[in-house]
Amino acid sequence: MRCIEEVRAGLESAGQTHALRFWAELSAEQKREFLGELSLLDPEELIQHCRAAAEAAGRAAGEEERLDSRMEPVDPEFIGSVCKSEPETLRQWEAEGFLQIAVNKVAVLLLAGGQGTRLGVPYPKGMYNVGLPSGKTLYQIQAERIQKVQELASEKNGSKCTVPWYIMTSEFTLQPTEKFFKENSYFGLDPSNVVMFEQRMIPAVSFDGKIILEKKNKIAMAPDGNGGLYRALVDNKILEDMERRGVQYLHVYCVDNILVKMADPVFIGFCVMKGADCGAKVVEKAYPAEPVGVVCRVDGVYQVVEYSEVLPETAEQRHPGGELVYSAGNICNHFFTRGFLQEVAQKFQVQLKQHVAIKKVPFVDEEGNIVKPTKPNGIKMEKFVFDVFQFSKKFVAFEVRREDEFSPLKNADGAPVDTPTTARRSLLSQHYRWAVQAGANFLDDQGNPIVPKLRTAQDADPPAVCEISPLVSYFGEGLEKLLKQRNLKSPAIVNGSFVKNS
Ligand SMILES: CC(=O)N[C@H]1[C@@H](OP(=O)(O)OP(=O)(O)OC[C@H]2O[C@@H](n3ccc(=O)[nH]c3=O)[C@H](O)[C@@H]2O)O[C@H](CO)[C@@H](O)[C@@H]1O
Repeated sequence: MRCIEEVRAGLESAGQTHALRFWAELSAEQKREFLGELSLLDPEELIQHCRAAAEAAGRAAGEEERLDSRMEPVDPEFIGSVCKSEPETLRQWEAEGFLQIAVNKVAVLLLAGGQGTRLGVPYPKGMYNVGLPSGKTLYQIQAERIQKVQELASEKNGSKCTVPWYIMTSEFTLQPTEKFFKENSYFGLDPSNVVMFEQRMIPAVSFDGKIILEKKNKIAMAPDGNGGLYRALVDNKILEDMERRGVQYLHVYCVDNILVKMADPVFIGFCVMKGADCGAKVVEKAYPAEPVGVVCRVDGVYQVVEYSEVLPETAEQRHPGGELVYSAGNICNHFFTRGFLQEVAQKFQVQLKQHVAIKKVPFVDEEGNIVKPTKPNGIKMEKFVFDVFQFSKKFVAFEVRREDEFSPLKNADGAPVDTPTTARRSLLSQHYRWAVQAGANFLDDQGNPIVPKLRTAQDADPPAVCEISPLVSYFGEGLEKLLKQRNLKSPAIVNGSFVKNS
């Protein structure tokens, strides 16, 4: 920790001495804490950060550069597809993926540093329970999928293997996440294979380029976006850890997709067999204004253009057959080789674009009162995880079925989409389909058969409730021996050889 004189001099050089205007009023304990926080700010970086934010605020007021005219869709040659490929091809990709997992070359990396403001819970999103019959949280589901994929890869290739789980957290999520994992005995995983690390926080800045004080002794800080990953990998020596473990391929994903296929062997196998260094899973966009980024090319280079960055007329463009031109919806599931991540971390990380978000940031006024602004007053700068696609030498996209792989939890119940209800429904619909395909019959309360229905409307619950533990089946496999010609009373939970009926 630096001394107060040093910190004051640094703030002075950055034009930010207002941060210390309540210093004399603080208790010894508050001074110590605040000094700790201020010591982490590098004066040179602070100058650049505040300048960039103020410039961005000027631009955001009007003349943000538009990408629309420079966009082109992904070249079909670079897209693999679960829906359009032959079963034999899919089987080959899957076998390759399982092989790489079996020889310990695959790890998963969870982006879990976000604040989940839209969902509105005061704890990390991964701890959320969407109301499944088992009461499992997103973290537990993910942990169990890792266990199962390890088990399947080991069985298929005859060698015991590990898929390390890297979890990027932030100041907001590290402690509660660690505590939650400890309290739940890491959901059966070996703690030495669960590596949590923290991304950086950066100050929120006012429109005139001044850092915002949230309290008399605290700067308003926010995580540096999920693209903060690349810096955090270096800060926390995570690439070295991967190298030590022999990890070559990473599946990076975001916390809120209840259907995420952790270390998906088909996706990994596809990317490896194509010789890709970087890849993105996509789903066909549901409708032009759907709030997902689109994977496309800009000036010939691959990137994701966020939903907020394109004009409605671009999003609405269609091919003569009626399909959307920009239909490759980003589901925040990425493939990277470790070599690519190393290159990005060493050479390109500093070049990553800063995305600007204009927000309402609570602040302390001249008199020391905490004010909750009614209008936006601050700028938060964020880097995005996919902004490294441009540095890839071989980029591929992989299209998957939405109903099988994408149902994100973004909003609280009451919102029209992406809520706990829609996430729960997606998972239970998938498990119901798997159970029926495996030969299960469902009965209602009175013991009468429920007519099977494999396709239900998106906003309708499945005809019967059946939750299948990921420890039993990773993606619908292996269920026949348990469920064929079994009569199950809804709601049912399939847990190992044990089927619990209501
Ligand atoms: C920038 C980005 O990836 N955008 C994608 C993200 O949008 P979306 O706007 O939903 O992105 P979120 O803010 O939810 O962040 C995605 C993930 O990144 C994590 N996170 C976020 C901020 C941060 O500083 N640190 C951090 O780790 C979150 O915890 C989450 O797991 O998911 C959508 C699909 O669901 C995609 O269509 C968007 O293209």
